[in-house]
Amino acid sequence: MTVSGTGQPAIELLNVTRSFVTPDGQLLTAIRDFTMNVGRGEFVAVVGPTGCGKSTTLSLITGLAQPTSGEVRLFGSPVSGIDPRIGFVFQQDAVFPWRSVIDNVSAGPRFRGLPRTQAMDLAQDWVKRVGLSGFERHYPHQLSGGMRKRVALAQTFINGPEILLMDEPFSALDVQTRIFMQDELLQLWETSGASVVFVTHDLEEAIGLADRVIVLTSGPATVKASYQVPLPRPRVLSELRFDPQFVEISKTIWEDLRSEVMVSYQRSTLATPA
Ligand SMILES: Nc1ncnc2c1ncn2[C@@H]1O[C@H](COP(=O)(O)OP(=O)(O)OP(=O)(O)O)[C@@H](O)[C@H]1O
Repeated sequence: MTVSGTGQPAIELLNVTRSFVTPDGQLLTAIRDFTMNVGRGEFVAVVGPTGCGKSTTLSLITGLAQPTSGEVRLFGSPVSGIDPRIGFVFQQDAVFPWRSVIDNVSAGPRFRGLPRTQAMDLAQDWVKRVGLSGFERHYPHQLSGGMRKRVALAQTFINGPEILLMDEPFSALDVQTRIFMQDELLQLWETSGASVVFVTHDLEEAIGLADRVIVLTSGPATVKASYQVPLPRPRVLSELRFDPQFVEISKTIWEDLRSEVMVSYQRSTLATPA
C-alpha cells in the first residue's frame, strides 16, 4: 500500500508561509518556509508542540485557507477551493445529532446524488464494517464516544476519499477505546488506498499508525525532521507498544520532539501573567 517517495505526490507543500493578523493587530506567522510531501497511499503523521501550526497546515491542504506565500498542490495541481477528494476526521465528532446512525453514514452519498436505496445499502455495508450493526436507528447521543467515532469513520470512508486529513481524531477518547479505534482505522485505511495526514500530540500513536512521522518545530512551524517508520504491516497497535523496535524508534523521535516541546513550554510559561 505504501508508496512513500515514489511517483507524483498526493500532497505537496512548497515553501509555504501562512501569517495571520491577530485580534490585537499583531502579525503572527503560524508556519514558515514549510515544505513537505505525502506520497500516494502514504500514511504520514505530524507531531509538534501545542500551537505550533499543525491545524493551519491541514487547513491549507483543504483549501479553506490560502498560503501567504508558497504553494500547495494536490496530485500535481494547485489547490483551488474545497476538493471533493478530501475526507476529514476531527477531534469533535462531525455527526449530525438529529440523524440516526444510518442516516448519518448515508449522508455523503445522498448529497452526491446517489438514489436513496443505493445510498442506504452502501451505508448499511459501512455500518457493518465499523462494527455498528444493530445500532442503525440509534442517534449520536445514544452512543458511546468510541461508537460516535466509528460513525464518523464510516461517514468519511464511504465517500472513498483519496486524501484523508485527521486532526487529533482520537484525543477525546479514553486510552483503551483509542487503541481499538487506531487498529480499526488501520484496517479501514489499508483497503482504501487513501493518502493520510494525521495530526496528533501522541508520539506513540503517530509511530504506530504512520509510514512516516514528521516532527515540526515550535511555532512558526517548519519541518524539523522526517522519520521513516520501518515497522511491518499489518500492525496491531494494542501489541506494538511493547515491540523493542517500536520503543527504539519512539526514543529517537522523542529526543527530537522534546527540545521543541521545551521551547514551546518555556514560551508559554514566560507569556503567563504573574
Ligand atoms: N485564524 C487565525 N487568526 C489568528 N491566529 C491564528 C488563526 N489560526 C491559527 N492562529 C494561530 O496560529 C498558530 C498555530 O495555530 P494552529 O491551530 O495551527 O496550531 P496547532 O499546532 O494545531 O495547535 P494545537 O497543538 O494546540 O492543536 C497559533 O498561535 C494560533 O493562535
